[in-house]
Amino acid sequence: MSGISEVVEASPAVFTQHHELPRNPGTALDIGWVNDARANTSAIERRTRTLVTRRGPKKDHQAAWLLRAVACIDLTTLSGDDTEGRVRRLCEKAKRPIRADILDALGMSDAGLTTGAVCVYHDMIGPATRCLSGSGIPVAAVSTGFPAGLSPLELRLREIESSVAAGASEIDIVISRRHVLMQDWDALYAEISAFRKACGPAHMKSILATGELKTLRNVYKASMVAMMAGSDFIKTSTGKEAVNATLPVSLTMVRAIRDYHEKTGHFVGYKPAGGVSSAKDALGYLILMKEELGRRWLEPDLFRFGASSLLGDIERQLEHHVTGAYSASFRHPLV
Ligand SMILES: O=C[C@H](O)COP(=O)(O)O
Repeated sequence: MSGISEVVEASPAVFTQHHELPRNPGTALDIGWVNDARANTSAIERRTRTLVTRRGPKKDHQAAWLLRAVACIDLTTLSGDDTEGRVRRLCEKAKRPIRADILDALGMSDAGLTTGAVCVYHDMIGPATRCLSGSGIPVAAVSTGFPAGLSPLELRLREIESSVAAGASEIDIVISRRHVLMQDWDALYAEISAFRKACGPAHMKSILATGELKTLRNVYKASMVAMMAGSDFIKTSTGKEAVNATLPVSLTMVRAIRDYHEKTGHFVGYKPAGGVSSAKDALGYLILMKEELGRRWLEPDLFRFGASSLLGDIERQLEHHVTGAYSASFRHPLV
């Protein structure tokens, strides 16, 4: 088991929050670039199938990758029946995401492992910031009429400002899907630019709700406009659409991030969210990021999972790695 810390240590500053990269300042809206976008759905689906089956890490490497996945989780609760108690329990889990005996066995007790953030609705920002105070773990708030984004623009802007004032340092906004479906890129750009301005110092993750955008070409175009409008991250889904994060959508979005980076030099992060619930799923996304964007995009300032239950399965798999036996899922509660 001594190999784990070596594998993890081989990566610089594994579990720290990097924020030294300049934020994406955005660009002018380049309609020509947006309209030139193409997405070959069958090639994208083929690539995601082979990517995941051929290149999975094994044994100590797999455990090290799972610890990395933990560091990139936005540990999320977005339920109508959320309470302060549930949010406090979630925050405690964010501070100590893997059971002490498992971390001990992995030789990782002193690594300072935490999740990437805790993600809640506006009303739960207070309890979350109080519980996470001094931990260095940011609070992310979903905003702008989440999940549908259909409240008046003025209210959506005020909602962002209120959440930043309440202590959220990350804001997950939702876009108006109709702007994409109508191909109204000016309107989408104006909306996201206004959101970014309202965020001020808080980092903005733009949720595209890809399950409602009809085509991968639309997903690529919306990703590009969201980056041009100054998003710090682009994110797939709210977790409330009928189809949430998938690997083909993710490949489309990370290629947009790569194209944008190649053309402008700006870094934009990626957050698959919704339905990512198993350690195996998480490994698939990490492989995709490493293969398509490279090692730098595996740090929490450029990659997050939006997930409510993923951490439980990762802990269970890590326990299996150290003991050789699987325990029941209920032994890995999150809240
Ligand atoms: O952004 C996070 C999602 O709402 C979480 O979705 P999930 O409950 O399917 O993990």
